Amino acid sequence: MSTPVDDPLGPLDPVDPLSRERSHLAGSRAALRAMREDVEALDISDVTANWVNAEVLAHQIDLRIKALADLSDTPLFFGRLDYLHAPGVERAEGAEGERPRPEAAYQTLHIGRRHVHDADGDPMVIDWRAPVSQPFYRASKKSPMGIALRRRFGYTGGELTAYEDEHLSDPAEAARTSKLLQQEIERPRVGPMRDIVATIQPEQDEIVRSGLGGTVCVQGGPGTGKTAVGLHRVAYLLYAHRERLARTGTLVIGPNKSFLHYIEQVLPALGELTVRQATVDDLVAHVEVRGTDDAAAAVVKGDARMAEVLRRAVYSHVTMPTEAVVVVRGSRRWRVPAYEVEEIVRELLARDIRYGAAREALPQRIAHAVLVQMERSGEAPDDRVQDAVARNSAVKAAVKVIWPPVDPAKLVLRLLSDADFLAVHADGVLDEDEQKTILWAKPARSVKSAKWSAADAVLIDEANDIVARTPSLGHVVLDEAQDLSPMQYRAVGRRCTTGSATVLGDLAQGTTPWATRSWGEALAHLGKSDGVIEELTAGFRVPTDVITYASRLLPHIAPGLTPVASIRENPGFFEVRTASGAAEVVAACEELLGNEGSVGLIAADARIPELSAALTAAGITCLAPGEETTHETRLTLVPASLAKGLEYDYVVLDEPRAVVDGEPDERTGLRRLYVALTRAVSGLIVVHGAPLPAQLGG
Ligand SMILES: Nc1ncnc2c1ncn2[C@@H]1O[C@H](COP(=O)(O)OP(=O)(O)OP(=O)(O)O)[C@@H](O)[C@H]1O
Repeated sequence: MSTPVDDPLGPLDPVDPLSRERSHLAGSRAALRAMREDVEALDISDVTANWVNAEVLAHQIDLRIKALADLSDTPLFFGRLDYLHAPGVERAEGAEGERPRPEAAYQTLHIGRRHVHDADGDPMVIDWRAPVSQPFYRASKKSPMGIALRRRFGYTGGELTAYEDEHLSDPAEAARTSKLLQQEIERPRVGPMRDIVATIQPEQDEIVRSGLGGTVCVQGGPGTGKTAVGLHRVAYLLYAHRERLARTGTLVIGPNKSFLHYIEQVLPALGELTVRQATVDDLVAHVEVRGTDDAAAAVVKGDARMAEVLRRAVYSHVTMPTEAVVVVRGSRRWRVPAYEVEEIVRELLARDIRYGAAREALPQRIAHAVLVQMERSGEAPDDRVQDAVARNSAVKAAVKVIWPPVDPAKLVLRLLSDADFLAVHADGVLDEDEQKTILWAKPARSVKSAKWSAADAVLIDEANDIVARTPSLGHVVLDEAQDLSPMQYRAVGRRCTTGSATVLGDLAQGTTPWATRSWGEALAHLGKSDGVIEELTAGFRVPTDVITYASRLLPHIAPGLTPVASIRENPGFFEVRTASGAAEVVAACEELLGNEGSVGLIAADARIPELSAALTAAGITCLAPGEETTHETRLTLVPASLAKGLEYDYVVLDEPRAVVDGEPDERTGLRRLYVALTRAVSGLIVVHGAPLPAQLGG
């Protein structure tokens, strides 16, 4: 489907553009191979003084070799920019701390997933994240950004087979939508999530390239590319601030293991191998979670007011001294009177430091008071004396009484087991009913034997942070954020206090009883009230007919949200069928398996065993969510509770009524249904025996 164009290098060159691009591809491949061989040939035996250094260096080299791999199914470049004039130095490539490269001198640049240079150091492929690459994503006929030609490449099975040109600075050429972009969006989905680096859209690019300093929150309906944008933003930030983020670390948070598994290959495909992925539960795994809360208890435990209850409970351990501290050294006794110790304690309480840090400072402060007395009496004690006094048994004994150590898990255990203890610290914060709701019916005996719930683990994490500061990362991406409780937002927020965050979510897909009502509130809980809220409304996944059907639910589940506008040209396939049993559901799956791509059978969690048995009886193998689809096994049986964030080419949605009824209240049920209805890329069959929820009607 190549669009023949004038060769930009002029009529002197007789070779056709496609073969010249192919030869540039072959040249780039060879150059990348040479770069990898250079790293592989590095001899580190002379430069490493000891084996620890050698191990560290060997590991770094190993990562570099992996990052330089040439993956046969991912094209080395996907675009090209011809600048009208060589771009200025301000657009020159060069990550923080790296040697600036001389791209500014080149007018024609090939854009790809990573930087490739030839033996002379001349660039063959420019990293998509470099400033010089930005016009590839942002330039338009209206604002050509100094670009004469933007070329997109099409690949078939790793071979460069097509190209498409836009002469952005040519007023005679009309703007048109890219066929290659459309093809990329329509490509069947098999296997894990892919990167979108060749087709990032301008409004997505703005979020991807927003600075490391600020927090960005993205509200976007199903399939608007939130996850993709979040992952690409990490890749961008790692490029632009490599050294800083290597020190401070980055983290991607997703809702569950199957989701993380689904997205785990995107960053490595972009050459980024060091980003940690976790669920919120993983972050707060201080205790083994074996219990569950009913919704009412979980709502109170997840409420931000719990932070105040915990703070009070922790600090209730501090008691004002009633006796002087008497230190005996040699033949002399030094006495710090109770009122002076109290002054020290009050001063420590007023300071913005953690409970544990203040506890460590207290003996030094008491020792300092002793030192002042020593100096007054003519002695000249030094720091060693102060340390010795701080370790004196009388000082230690006093500190133990005044500012005892607090074990966060034991503290939470007591709050949830001891009604009187809770009543004292929750007074004026939680009402009596709320207190009753969170108290365990059977008090636990020990931290080990307690049946901790996920919400309890978050409380322990909060208490932990009151005692000792949680280390902060450089950047955190929080996906499917709408399901987090305020206390969970706090847990994430304290992991990026000195860094920034990308918060991604859709208020209409919130299915927890504490689901986010407004992004402003969420950002406040996260400690990032100055975060910028952006909205994405162009849909890359769901076909028009399907998203229009699903959007009928919006007024009932999230009034005021803009419906997604599908940009897929393929209208997709959509059908609602009545059926009397599982056999018809299986038949719908078989029918859809006749197409290319993945198929998901989504059903209420309670119906999974019956459908699983029916599939087995029909001799159809199926996967669980997160397991990788292959060309042989393409059907996944998805409990509605795990469908969030996932997508399949074709979806059979079993019994919408049961999906709604599987949730504690109707609004949550309808939101769950909205999630289930919006997983399909190319086609959806809804199969139902029971009447459909009225909100879907007409
Ligand atoms: N610019 C793009 N070019 C091509 N494909 C895209 C683009 N943006 C998003 N997509 C594709 O659209 C699909 C949906 O993207 P993604 O999963 O990131 O959406 P989401 O907003 O997180 O959806 P959900 O709310 O359902 O979790 C993915 O297959 C993604 O690769």
